Amino acid sequence: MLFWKNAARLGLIRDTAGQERFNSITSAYYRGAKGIVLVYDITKQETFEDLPKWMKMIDKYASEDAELLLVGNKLDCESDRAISRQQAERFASRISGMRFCEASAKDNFNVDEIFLKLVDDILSKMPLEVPSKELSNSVLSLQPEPEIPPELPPPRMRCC
Ligand SMILES: Nc1nc2c(ncn2[C@@H]2O[C@H](COP(=O)(O)OP(=O)(O)OP(=O)(O)O)[C@@H](O)[C@H]2O)c(=O)[nH]1
Repeated sequence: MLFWKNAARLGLIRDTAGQERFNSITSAYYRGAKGIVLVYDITKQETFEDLPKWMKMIDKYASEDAELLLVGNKLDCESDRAISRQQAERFASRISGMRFCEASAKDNFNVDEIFLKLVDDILSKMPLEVPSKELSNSVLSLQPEPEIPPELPPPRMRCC
């Protein structure tokens, strides 16, 4: 958890606010995102009904190749469940490339797995490119080290 908190602090992970009034800030968050996690609350119908609204934002602002993951949170509240797993699976299956899983932030269930899988999927899409500048630097560093002449003994102190 600490790792993800630090990643968020560094701006590698951003948490957008769910409220409408923050939509203008949120749109900026989508640009350049390599992966997007859409979280709804399995006990709250309205959070699931909001998903098409978030998908519209994603279609409008996010890159087409951003990884998409739908997460049903609060799995620890199974007795209050309002959205079935099947309903969410159906929603995700209609969106190209969208994965789905359920989690509990409270119990720390599937939290690491979600982010690790997302990072893995993002990295597997990235070409294994070494920027040419870095490459030339590494070639230079592979040159044999110049030979250092053996250290000369310090000049003897002359005494009177
Ligand atoms: N039982 C339970 N409660 C949770 C879980 N995750 C979050 N909560 C609670 O749900 C409430 C809302 O959590 P937030 O993290 O603020 O939700 P959010 O989606 O970021 O809300 P927005 O700021 O509107 O986007 C808080 O009271 C949390 O403590 C969970 O997995 N289980």
